Amino acid sequence: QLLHDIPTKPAARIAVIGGGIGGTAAAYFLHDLFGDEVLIDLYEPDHIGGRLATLSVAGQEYEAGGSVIHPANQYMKNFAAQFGLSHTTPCSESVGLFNGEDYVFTSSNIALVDFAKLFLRYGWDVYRLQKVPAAVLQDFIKIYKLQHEGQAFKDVASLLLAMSKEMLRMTQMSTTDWLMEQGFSPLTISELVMSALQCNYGQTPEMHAFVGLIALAGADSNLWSVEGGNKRVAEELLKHSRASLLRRRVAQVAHSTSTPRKFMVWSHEPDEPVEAEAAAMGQKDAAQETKETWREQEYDAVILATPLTQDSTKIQLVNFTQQFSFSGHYEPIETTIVRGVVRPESLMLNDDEMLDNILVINPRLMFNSFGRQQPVKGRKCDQEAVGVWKIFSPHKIPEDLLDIFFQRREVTHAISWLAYPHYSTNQTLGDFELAPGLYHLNAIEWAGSAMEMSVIGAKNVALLAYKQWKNDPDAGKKPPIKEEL
Ligand SMILES: CC(C)=CCC/C(C)=C/CC/C(C)=C/CSC[C@H](N)C(=O)O
Repeated sequence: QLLHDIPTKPAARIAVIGGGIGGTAAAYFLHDLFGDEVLIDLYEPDHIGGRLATLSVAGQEYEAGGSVIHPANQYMKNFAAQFGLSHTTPCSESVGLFNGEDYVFTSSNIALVDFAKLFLRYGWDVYRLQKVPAAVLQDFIKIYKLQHEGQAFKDVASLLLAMSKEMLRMTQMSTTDWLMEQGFSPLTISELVMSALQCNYGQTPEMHAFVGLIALAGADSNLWSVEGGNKRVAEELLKHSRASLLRRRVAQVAHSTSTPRKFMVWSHEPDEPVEAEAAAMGQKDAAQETKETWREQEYDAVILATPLTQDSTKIQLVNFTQQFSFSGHYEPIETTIVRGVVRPESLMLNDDEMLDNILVINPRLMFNSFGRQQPVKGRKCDQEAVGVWKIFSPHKIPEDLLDIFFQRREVTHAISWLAYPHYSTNQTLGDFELAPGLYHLNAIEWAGSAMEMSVIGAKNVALLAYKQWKNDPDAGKKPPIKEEL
C-alpha cells in the first residue's frame, strides 16, 4: 500500500524532428538513457536515413548520399556490429586527378609505380598527408571516452575544446593555412588536398581546417560502407529506440505559454500546403481544410535533428524569450547516376584508358567527381563496359552534356541535395542547446558533416536532455573507462 502512495514522475515526452542518421541515433540514445521513462515521437515525413539514401538502377540499389565510413568511427562500427550489418569495402579502382584539360596524375595497377609517380610530383608530402589525419584522430577519439562518462556540451566549440585546443583553432583557419603551417607545399594543397575536398564536400581548401582534415580522412584506403546501404543503420536505430514514427511535417515549435518548460509541436500531413502558403495563394478553402488536419502535441523536450539556416529553415521557433538567428547556408549538390557506356574522349582519355574515378583539382569544372559505382548489395567489382556512374556536381548537368559524356545511357537519375554546410573560417559554430529543453543536433555539422559526426551530436543532445529532465548535471555519468595498461 505504501508503495502505491509514492508519487512517480510520469515518463518524459520527447519529440525528435528529423529521421536522418542524427535523429534516429538521438532517439536510440534517449531510449538508452531514459529506459522506460520516456515516450519518443520521431517526426519524419520522408524516408528514414535522410541524406543516407539509395537509388534503384536496373534492379540494384546504389548509394546516392553519404557513402563512406572511416575505420576509426566507433559509433558506426558498433551499430553495424550490434545490428548484425556487414561491411563492404570499395573495389580497388583506378583514379586520375583532372584539371579540365589534362591529368596531373593517373594511377596504374602497380602500387609501387603509383607511389613513385606521386613521390616525384609531391615528394614526402604524399606520405605525410596520410599521417596528418591520423594524428588529429588521436585527439578526436577522446570524444568517445568523454561521452561514455556522460559529459555533454551546450555548444560545438566546447565539444571541440574538450578534445583539444587545436581542434577549435582549426575551425578558425583555412585548410591551406593550417597545412602550410605543417610544412605542406602549395602544389600538394592545390592538387592532392583539393581533390579530396572537392570530392567529399564540393569545396576548396579555403574551407576550415577541421573539416578539411575530415575530408582527408575520407580519402583513407580502409573506408567501408554498410552492406545493403548505410541507411540500414538509421532504420535499425529507429527500431531499437522504440520511438513512434510520425509521418508528419513539423512547421512550428513553440514554448508553451501555459506550462513552463513545455513545448508545443505543430505538424501537418506531408502533402498538405502549409496554411499560410495556401492563404497567400488565395486558396481560402484549402487554408481552412488544412487547419483541421494540423495537430499540436505537447512535449517536455524537443530535439531538432535537421539543418537550421537562415535561408532554408522551414520550422518556426516561437514564444521563446530569445531571438534565434541561424547563419550560413548549405551547399547545393547534384548527384547524377547513370547506367551506360562512358565516352572516354569526352573526359580527355583514350578509348582504352577509362578511369574508375576522376577527381578534380579545378573548382570551376562542371563536376566535383565522376566515378564508377558498385551496388550496395553483393558488390562484384566488375569492370563491364556498361557501368553505373555517379557524378557529383554543383549544378544540374544538362542533358546535352550527359550525351557528350556517355555514348549510351540506359538509365539516368538526378537528385538535388542540400548536402553539407558551406564552410568558411569565420563561421560561428553554433549551439546544441537553444533553450533548456530545446536542442539542435545538426549544429555539429558546422564543425564537420559526416555520419559519425551526426551520431556524436546525437549522443550529446540526448545527454543534455537527460540531465535537464533529471535536473542533475551529473545524470548520465558513468565511471571512467579503465585505461589499458
Ligand atoms: C578529425 C578527423 C581527421 C576525423 C574525424 C573522424 C571522422 C568524422 C571521420 C570521417 C571521415 C569520412 C568518412 C569522411 C567522408 S566526408 C563525408 C562524405 N561526403 C560522406 O559522408 O560520404
